[in-house]
Amino acid sequence: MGKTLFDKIWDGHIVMSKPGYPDAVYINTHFIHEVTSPQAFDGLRKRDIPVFRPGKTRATADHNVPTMDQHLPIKEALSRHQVEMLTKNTAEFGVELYGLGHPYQGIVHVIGPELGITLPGMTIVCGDSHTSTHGAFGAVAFGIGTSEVEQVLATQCILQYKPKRMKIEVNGTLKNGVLSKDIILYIISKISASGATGYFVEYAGEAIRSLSMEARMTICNMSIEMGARGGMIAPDETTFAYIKGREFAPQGEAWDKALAFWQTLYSDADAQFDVVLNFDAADIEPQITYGTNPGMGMGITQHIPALSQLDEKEVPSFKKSLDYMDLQPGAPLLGKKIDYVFIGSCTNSRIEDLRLVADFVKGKQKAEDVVVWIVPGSKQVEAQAKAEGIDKVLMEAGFQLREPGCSACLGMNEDKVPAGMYCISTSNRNFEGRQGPNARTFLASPLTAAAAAITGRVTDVRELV
Ligand SMILES: CC(C)[C@H](C(=O)O)[C@@H](O)C(=O)O
Ligand code: SF4
Repeated sequence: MGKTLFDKIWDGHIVMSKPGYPDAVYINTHFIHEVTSPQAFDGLRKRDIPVFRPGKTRATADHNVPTMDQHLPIKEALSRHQVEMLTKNTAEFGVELYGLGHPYQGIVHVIGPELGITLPGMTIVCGDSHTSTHGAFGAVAFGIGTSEVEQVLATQCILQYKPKRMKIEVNGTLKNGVLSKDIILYIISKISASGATGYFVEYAGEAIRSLSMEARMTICNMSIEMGARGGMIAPDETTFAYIKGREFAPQGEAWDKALAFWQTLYSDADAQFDVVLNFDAADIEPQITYGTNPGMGMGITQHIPALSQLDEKEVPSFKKSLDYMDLQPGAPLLGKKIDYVFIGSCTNSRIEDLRLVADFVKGKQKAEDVVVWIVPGSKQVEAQAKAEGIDKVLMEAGFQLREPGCSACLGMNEDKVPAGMYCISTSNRNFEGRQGPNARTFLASPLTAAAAAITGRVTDVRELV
């Protein structure tokens, strides 16, 4: 019987396997950031052991960094401390750091791919749930906890039970104004925020194949928001073309060898998945969430479910969620006034996202009472945006182009949405308090967010293009 892509990679990395026990899996690349690494380094220090293979770990500062005046000391004491710890720990243990001021600094899930560190066939971990992003390259990539970060630093391996396999096929052609963000929000709204719990997902089908690498990353990024351990897409010509020539990508003979291996990375025709789901791209319209988990989403022209449409047992949490959002069951969202727009995060802060937004807003003006934050995912994205004149287009529209970091994706730095305000956000989580205490989040695509920036309201972008 054939093998799934996931099994090919996982099995190829097993160092030890014993029935009833987790597998010991070799890790090719380990990313770390300031939030989940301090205790791991402390652990090593206590045990008086070094990092086993320091060259296999890369560090960046992203969660706690301000996105204005990055050349100045960090104002928030806790954030400053976290970033200083990362600097100290990486220096002491010999790990490469892309800290503030470094031309490679940025959100961990943006920099790995853009530097050619993330490659097909790899096992990749990071103490961060959205590590699933790297699966877009046909890698087995997943988030781990702080004690596991210590385990990987110490051994370059991790103990893990093998997850089950799910395939999600999206066939057909996407409609105008519908982006990969809409595909993944749609899937999560259909299967719920826990619909893939316990599974590792492979996305397939012609609608997925037709996507650029950056659009594929958006999909894999949000796998975790339906409970999946990770998400992946088999590498193809699009993948290889994206990687070629990047800073740390293999070159010359090493490239040819790598390519020959990468071309074997697909699920065999007779491979068995534990679950297979099918969707039609033509059914997907621009999406928006109305609640406080990413599964509470709908097409932008639809209405929030009425209580009568729900299972009785869902009603209490649904009501709590809508209370938090100050929204009514059964109401539409189109036309709803918004206060903030955040275009950024490891889901949608890459150069293609910024290009799309700039193309759309060129010659338009943001609504007067809306604050618009555009936060590039990395220094390289920022530099590219400037080289292409995107910065000017955005500033002329009244948008703020800030410096790279996680920013308003989560309230761990200075960028917070004020209490009670509505923010339409291209990030991946709309949990209570996620963007700041009592802030209210609508998740959407960069185009839908840009449309709202112009009108000041939840808008169907298809009416403006
Ligand atoms: C802070 C970090 C551990 C966390 C994660 O694991 O995802 C963050 O990146 C997030 O998006 O909530
Ligand atoms: S951008 Fe948001 S989701 Fe991504 S790593 Fe940072 S905090 Fe997590």
